[in-house]
Amino acid sequence: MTDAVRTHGLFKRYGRQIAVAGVDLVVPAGSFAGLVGPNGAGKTTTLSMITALLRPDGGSAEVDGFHVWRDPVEVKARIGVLPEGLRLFERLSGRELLLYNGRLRGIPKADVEQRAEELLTVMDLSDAADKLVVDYSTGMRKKIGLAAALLHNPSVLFLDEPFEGVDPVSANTLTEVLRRYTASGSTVIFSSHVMDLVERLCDWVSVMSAGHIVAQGPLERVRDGRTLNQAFLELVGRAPNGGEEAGLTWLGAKRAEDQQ
Ligand SMILES: Nc1ncnc2c1ncn2[C@@H]1O[C@H](COP(=O)(O)OP(=O)(O)OP(=O)(O)O)[C@@H](O)[C@H]1O
Repeated sequence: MTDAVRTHGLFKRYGRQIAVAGVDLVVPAGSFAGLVGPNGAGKTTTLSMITALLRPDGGSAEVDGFHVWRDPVEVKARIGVLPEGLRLFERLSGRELLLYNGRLRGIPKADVEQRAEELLTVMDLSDAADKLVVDYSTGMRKKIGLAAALLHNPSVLFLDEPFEGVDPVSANTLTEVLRRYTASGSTVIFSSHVMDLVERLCDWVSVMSAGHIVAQGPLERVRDGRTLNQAFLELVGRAPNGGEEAGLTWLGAKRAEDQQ
């Protein structure tokens, strides 16, 4: 089976800063894949290049076997994207936003209307469907963004921090929707800092650090008998540090003295 995503030596530099230093990312089709790494590791930059939002300086990326920069139309038809810092049409209502997105994707009107209603219900946004997006909360924005990304039934879904700002009940709903989606053979790739969540949801993990992939494969293989959090800390080379070695001896010192 063709991998859902495969990159070869993907590279991006911002001035002197190398953000992505030759990444070979692989995600098998049908995976629920997590892309993890410390702040600044290059996750967003990598996802932006794979989803044709950012042109790489070197290397290549394929989605479902299609070259992202040679066949951008084929690729864009196959993917759904919930990017970081999602920009939405603020003066549309949630329902209008979905209908507009569906029409842009060329889905027949009756189908868009039916899918939009179903997604609004599943995302628990029916009561807010006629509210303007500008008045949505952070979590509601994530949910309407995810609904818009799912509307055309993409084969590969890219999500940058999809659970950030989402309450536990809604997170559960999103999880169920995504599980159902991957069970049908579609692929989800999401970036997250929440290791418990990645461990619970994902069957495939790619770990990035300083622009490189430092581990990649089935979750069990990457964990290798450890929790994902332990594996992560060992892989990215940051041992837990109480703060003393980094200074900060003044922090809380006065209150500690008072207690003695
Ligand atoms: N537009 C930009 N201009 C300059 N430097 C950038 C730009 N975007 C990203 N970078 C740099 O590239 C590196 C990788 O950033 P990126 O946003 O891809 O990391 P990330 O893994 O997504 O981080 P986080 O977990 O904090 O979201 C960082 O050093 C960042 O400062």
